[in-house]
Amino acid sequence: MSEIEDDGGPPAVRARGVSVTRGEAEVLHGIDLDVTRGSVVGLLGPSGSGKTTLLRSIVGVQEHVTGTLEVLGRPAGAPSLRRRVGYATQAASVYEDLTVEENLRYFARLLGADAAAVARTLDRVGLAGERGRLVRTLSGGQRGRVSLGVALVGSPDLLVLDEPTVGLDPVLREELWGLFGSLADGGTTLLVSSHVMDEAMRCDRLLLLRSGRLLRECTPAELLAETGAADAEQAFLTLIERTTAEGRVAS
Ligand SMILES: Nc1ncnc2c1ncn2[C@@H]1O[C@H](COP(=O)(O)OP(=O)(O)OP(=O)(O)O)[C@@H](O)[C@H]1O
Repeated sequence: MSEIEDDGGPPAVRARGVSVTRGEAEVLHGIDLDVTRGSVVGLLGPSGSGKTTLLRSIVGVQEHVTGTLEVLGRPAGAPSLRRRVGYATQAASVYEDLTVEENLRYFARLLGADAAAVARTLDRVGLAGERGRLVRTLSGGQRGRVSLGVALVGSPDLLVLDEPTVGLDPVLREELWGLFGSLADGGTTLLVSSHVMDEAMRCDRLLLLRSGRLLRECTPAELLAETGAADAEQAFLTLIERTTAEGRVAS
């Protein structure tokens, strides 16, 4: 998908032995991973496997993170990363009583982006025709795209998206994946979580998470080849069965 190769700089994300405790429990256990720049990387795993926790750690808003976690060569959450990392949470985080354009203008100003960035972002997320509407009058899918626009408007180097396609119809999902690919072609790194396994095939690389552990880091083609499965969902299940069986043998 992406034509931009790593130019030898630091990876977009580098994790070594990252563990996270939430409440009383450790929910991520010693994650090691590298996210190559200029690619679309899918973070996939069942509900509760730790995807949101990992993304929150990467954008620097998660407490009780141990190990080494670097983003664009700097410690996750460093102030200098604020404008270089865009984050869209699962729930649309936008102002309901502002219009679509006012939301984007507000966040653009905070990030030091200009009016051209607002206009470009409205086009990119397919909301130019809705620019004057109050966010509270929009559909769920449209709100999600405003939230994506907010994450995009500062032209971040790393865009972290937590389940951006939930609740979208197949046409919009297709359009969004097209947008992700074109952003990656322009050099942006996208880290996109999903529990919809068929979306895995749209990614350049995959991080498969299960029960707070990284099960595999591979391309979609490698995942299918390794498991001999016909689709990503089946491949993931096969991997889980194998790792469970290996665990039984080892213990
Ligand atoms: N605020 C919290 N306090 C304590 N534990 C939490 C909290 N939020 C999440 N957890 C726990 O952390 C683990 C990982 O949750 P996380 O939300 O990261 O998973 P997820 O893969 O993003 O799930 P989903 O796909 O359902 O959003 C789960 O066991 C969850 O119960």
